[in-house]
Amino acid sequence: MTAARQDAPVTAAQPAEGVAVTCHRLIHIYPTATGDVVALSGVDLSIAAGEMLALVGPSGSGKSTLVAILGGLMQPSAGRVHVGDHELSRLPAKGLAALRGATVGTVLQGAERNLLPYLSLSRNIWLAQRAVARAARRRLDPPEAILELVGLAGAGARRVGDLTPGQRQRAALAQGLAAGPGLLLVDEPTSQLDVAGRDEVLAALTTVNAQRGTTVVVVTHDGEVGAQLGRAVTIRDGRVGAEGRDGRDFAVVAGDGTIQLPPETSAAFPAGTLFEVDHTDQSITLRAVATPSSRPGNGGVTNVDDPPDQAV
Ligand SMILES: Nc1ncnc2c1ncn2[C@@H]1O[C@H](COP(=O)(O)OP(=O)(O)OP(=O)(O)O)[C@@H](O)[C@H]1O
Repeated sequence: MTAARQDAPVTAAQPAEGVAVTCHRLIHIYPTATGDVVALSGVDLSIAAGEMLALVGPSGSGKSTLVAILGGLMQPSAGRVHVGDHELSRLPAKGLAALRGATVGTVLQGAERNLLPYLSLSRNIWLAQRAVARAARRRLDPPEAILELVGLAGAGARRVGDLTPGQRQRAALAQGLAAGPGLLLVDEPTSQLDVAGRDEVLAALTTVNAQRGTTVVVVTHDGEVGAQLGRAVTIRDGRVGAEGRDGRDFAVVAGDGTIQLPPETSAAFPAGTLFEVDHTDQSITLRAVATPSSRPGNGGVTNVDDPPDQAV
């Protein structure tokens, strides 16, 4: 393979603009030797083309599973998921592979996992571009331009080991952007970084989004990342539990009409609590009239005559 061939621009099949994402009652179950694990239990989510969004939530709530499905790494057990024009649960393996190459870029947690340490950054990106070049229809940016986009102009000849942790993470972003995806999925890009490194990564993501229109989804435990991206969707128990927008927190109505109570109310209103529901055009009032009891023989409900009379 000559140097001239390696530097030649390569091409991919998909447009570079951001793509929209929709999930409708998405369910995912992992079969295991000890029984099935329900990782997603009905995710309803719409992400506009060109939007930036954080996925937050406790460990084990289903964030990585959702990202793996959006990234075409596996298919959901049930429900529908669209990425751009593609309905992923209907795509055959070949279609999913093409999606992974050109429509969706995934950056795994741990920058080093995305990059080959013995190659320069330019060569890493070039190799990722070659992997999708078979479906060639349009020119891709040269690796140097992608590095510039993430704030690493002139770093093409450097290797992973020469970089600071923040630079390494941005190099991983560049790798995910190699084929000009319409959707960039990034898993925990700031977990190993100090505040300066985190801000550089956020600046890089914002630049990518502003200049390319790329839809950006970031899995994070860092509330500040969610705040800066403007929209933070909380995944809780395998579904969308809440959403934060521009500093305000909201409950979200799921496709089946359910709303998750905030976790801090769980102790006061355990599963099985009965509520009276009053609503107007603008509000819903839930008034607890009975809480479940461990007392046998009463169908699991007590206190009907002695209601806690608490509204949420
Ligand atoms: N390959 C697997 N096989 C079986 N169960 C799995 C598998 N991957 C994840 N799970 C389970 O599915 C549920 C959701 O896991 P997932 O990794 O998607 O959550 P998460 O929110 O990304 O967690 P974290 O923040 O710790 O990465 C958990 O109960 C987890 O133990």
